[in-house]
Amino acid sequence: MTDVFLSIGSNIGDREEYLRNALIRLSENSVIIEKVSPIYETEPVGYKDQGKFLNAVVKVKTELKPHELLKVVNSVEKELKRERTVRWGPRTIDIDILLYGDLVVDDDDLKIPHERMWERAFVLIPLNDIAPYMTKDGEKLSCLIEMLPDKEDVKLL
Ligand SMILES: Nc1nc2nc(S)n(CCO)c2c(=O)[nH]1
Repeated sequence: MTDVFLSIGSNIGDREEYLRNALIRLSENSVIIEKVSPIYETEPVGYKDQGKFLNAVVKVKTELKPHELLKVVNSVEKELKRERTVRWGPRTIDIDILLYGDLVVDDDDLKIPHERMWERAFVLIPLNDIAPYMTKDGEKLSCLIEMLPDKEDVKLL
């Protein structure tokens, strides 16, 4: 089994229900949910002209290989009607693989660690809630968060 961290987000419809549903469907597909962070309401990053997100970070265990896990993630997003219309636009559910053990993957369809995770307050703040021991290049998550300009845009639901 490998420890994996996922970021989940939704900014359309019943956002909390979509997050809940995503976890249920992951758990039905060889993904064991270990820890779920508190849920945060967050200002959209990137494409600003859209609704606020609800975000959380989840620690899971799985025997799925990275690309098998990606297939499960993509199928859960599809089942929950994620329409990939505008690339950075609104979505019912978004599931990003942040970390897969200590593995590094650099493929066209999958990059682990997630390329933008260390600069995203909507990822690092909930990640710190469930893995405060984690460091990046010796730096504690709480220190990385302090340096993020948009950390105030992440508010506990
Ligand atoms: N606050 C916030 N902004 C975002 N921009 C994108 S794209 N996404 C989707 C995740 O890559 C988000 C998100 O989940 N939360």
